[in-house]
Amino acid sequence: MSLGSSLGRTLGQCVAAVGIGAETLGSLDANPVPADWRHVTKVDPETAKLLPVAYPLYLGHTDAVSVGGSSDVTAANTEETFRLLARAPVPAFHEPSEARHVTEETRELAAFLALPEVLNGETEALVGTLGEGLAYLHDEMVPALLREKLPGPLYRLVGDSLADVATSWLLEAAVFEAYVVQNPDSAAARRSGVGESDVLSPAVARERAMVADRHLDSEVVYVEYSGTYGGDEAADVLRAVADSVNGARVWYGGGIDDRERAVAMLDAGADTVVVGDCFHDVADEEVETCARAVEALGVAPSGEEIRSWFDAEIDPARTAAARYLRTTPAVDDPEAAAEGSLLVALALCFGVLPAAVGESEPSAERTRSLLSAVDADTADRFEAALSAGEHGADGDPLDDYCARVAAALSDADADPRRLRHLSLSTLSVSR
Ligand SMILES: CC(C)=CCC/C(C)=C/CC/C(C)=C/CC/C(C)=C/COP(=O)(O)OP(=O)(O)O
Ligand SMILES: O=P(O)(O)OC[C@@H](O)CO
Repeated sequence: MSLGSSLGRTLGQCVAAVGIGAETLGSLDANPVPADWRHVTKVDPETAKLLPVAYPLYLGHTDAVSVGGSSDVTAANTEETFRLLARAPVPAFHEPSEARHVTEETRELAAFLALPEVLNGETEALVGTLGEGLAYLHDEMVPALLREKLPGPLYRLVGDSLADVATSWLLEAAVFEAYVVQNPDSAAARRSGVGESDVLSPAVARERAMVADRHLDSEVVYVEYSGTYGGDEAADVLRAVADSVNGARVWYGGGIDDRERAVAMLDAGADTVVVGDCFHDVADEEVETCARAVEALGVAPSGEEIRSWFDAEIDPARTAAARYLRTTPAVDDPEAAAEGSLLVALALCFGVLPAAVGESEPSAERTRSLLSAVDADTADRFEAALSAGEHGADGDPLDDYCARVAAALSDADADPRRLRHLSLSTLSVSR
């Protein structure tokens, strides 16, 4: 070895050692997942799980949206979910449970890819699915993309090497979520081969988290009780895990449906709580509330009539909307926020409904006047949230959004614009 290369190597080792020291001491944070995210909302693209029509408002209170689920997810319902979430005021990232859910469109719309790797499941869930996913990217998705973008002769010349580079780049830009799956009775557990005997004690969870953090370089260690609240047992696991990791973020998910539970998991050491089902409940409640209101008020009530009906019939504190908003410690008055958001849902429903039943032309103006009549402050926040997300053309974001809501309300199955994910898509109104 020459003097030059030996010196270079020694210097490299020193730099690496300083890097490791700095990371251990906490002064260098190379993790691209923000440390200050406290609350992530998980949106399942499965068609039975809907997005509230007032989602741009609700999602203004969360730090980011994770798109993914273990059952009945397809590339098509994932793409539709991302198209809708382009109007959300916070980043939406993609957590695929299968590589084929990653398409050119989801890649463009997602803030980043978050790949699950299960620390206490079958080998298949740690490296098997990932290997298949990488082969799919390298052999199918990336070459298809390059064939589309490059002229034929150039593709034949450099296509293979570019596919190598692009696959490495995609993986480099992805983050890894190292799951500890603790609820054997969940779709996530079935998907990852986790049974009763695989549930980890705090001490073993700590050891696996150390492997994820120091050896696998996973950006997130995710304590997952999907569908059920982990309580004291989860708090013990979180304390053990949070104590042992240097660079990884610690996330908790499962059964968070009120403030106490969210705060308990954050206090036990989670950097972030992930809320799933409780958000989809808001969408189901919107459908029920709108159906009751249509039944009582017909298809074209005034803003004042909507407001009086709401005040007489709905106790905001007891709604699913308030339950979801209470999971976000940053929301000062969840009941007031729930009231405003439900009124916005009603105004959107009644703003678009006359056109959907063929009684008038679609009109953002009608929706805008209903919005300001039911709750002017929340209506302003709603329009601001819509403007903060991406929307079509240069025109009026509300106009664009009303067209989406109308597409959700459309009952023509053949209509290619039909949206299946917005709550109002399941509202049944005679036309
Ligand atoms: C490389 C590319 C493009 C893709 C890789 C795709 C991979 C690695 C997928 C991993 C799939 C896997 C092992 C999933 C485990 C199950 C799990 C932890 C899922 C996350 O939970 P949710 O799917 O949100 O759970 P619920 O549906 O129960 O809410
Ligand atoms: O649906 P819930 O129980 O809130 O769980 C959220 C998330 O951890 C699922 O991966």
